[in-house]
Amino acid sequence: MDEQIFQVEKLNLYYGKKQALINVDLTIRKNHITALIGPSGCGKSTFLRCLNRMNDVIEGCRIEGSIALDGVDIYDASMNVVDLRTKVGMVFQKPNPFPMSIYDNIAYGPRCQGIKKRKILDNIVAQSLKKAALWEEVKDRLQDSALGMSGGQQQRLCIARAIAMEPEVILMDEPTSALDPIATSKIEDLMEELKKDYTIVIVTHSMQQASRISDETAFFLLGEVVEYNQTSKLFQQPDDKRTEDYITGRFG
Ligand SMILES: Nc1ncnc2c1ncn2[C@@H]1O[C@H](COP(=O)(O)OP(=O)(O)OP(=O)(O)O)[C@@H](O)[C@H]1O
Repeated sequence: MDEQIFQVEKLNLYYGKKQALINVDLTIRKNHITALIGPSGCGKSTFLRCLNRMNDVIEGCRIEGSIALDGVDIYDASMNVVDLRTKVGMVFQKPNPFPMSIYDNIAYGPRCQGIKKRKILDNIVAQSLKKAALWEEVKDRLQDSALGMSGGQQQRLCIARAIAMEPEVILMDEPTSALDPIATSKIEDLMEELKKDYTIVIVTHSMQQASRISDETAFFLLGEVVEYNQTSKLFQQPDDKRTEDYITGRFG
């Protein structure tokens, strides 16, 4: 159960001359929830984006070091980035459903992969919505526009859309920061459920959220990982004075 899925070694990332990640070493465990915390601008989102090469599209962005997924270097020239992003899906801060029906939002990715049979697509849509705890709420209006859903429902739809691609990992960049407490709580419950099947890495500004839902937490500061520990240990007995100062609200 404690298998590693990502192994990050000596990762340095530069935006032009500015170094945004410094010597990051991190092992992410399979079927765990890993939280990335730290003050604004410390590199959490940058690090998250490295895990499915979303930084590739940023001009002037350069990385050193290595990231292995299931033992394979994802920055190797032979890596197919489309396949990588199928394996490592992403959910963003602001729910971003496509302007189309609920059904078509979920079927979009599988259709792009060449799945055309209605029965198969129906099944993928139903299963994905069930896994994202949204099926009961939308099963009678699958042809309605996704844009008519509440923010919390839209975010669960985005999670369902990621699930439809059968990923191994789901990256989440502050997935609940635009949601109210009830919708947030639903997503947190959902994450707990999803980790049985997927590995989740989440950037969060909420230390309460990190301590409620994650198994491991990495504390970033100025591009470095200051501490990476079991979440309970990091919040109760941090090893580093800077972690303690941050979690007790002395800065950030
Ligand atoms: N596309 C970019 N081009 C240049 N610099 C960038 C780019 N994206 C981020 N940075 C810089 O890299 C550093 C890390 O940013 P990043 O967004 O990863 O931090 P963060 O910890 O996720 O912040 P926040 O919590 O505010 O989202 C910051 O100094 C930021 O200004």
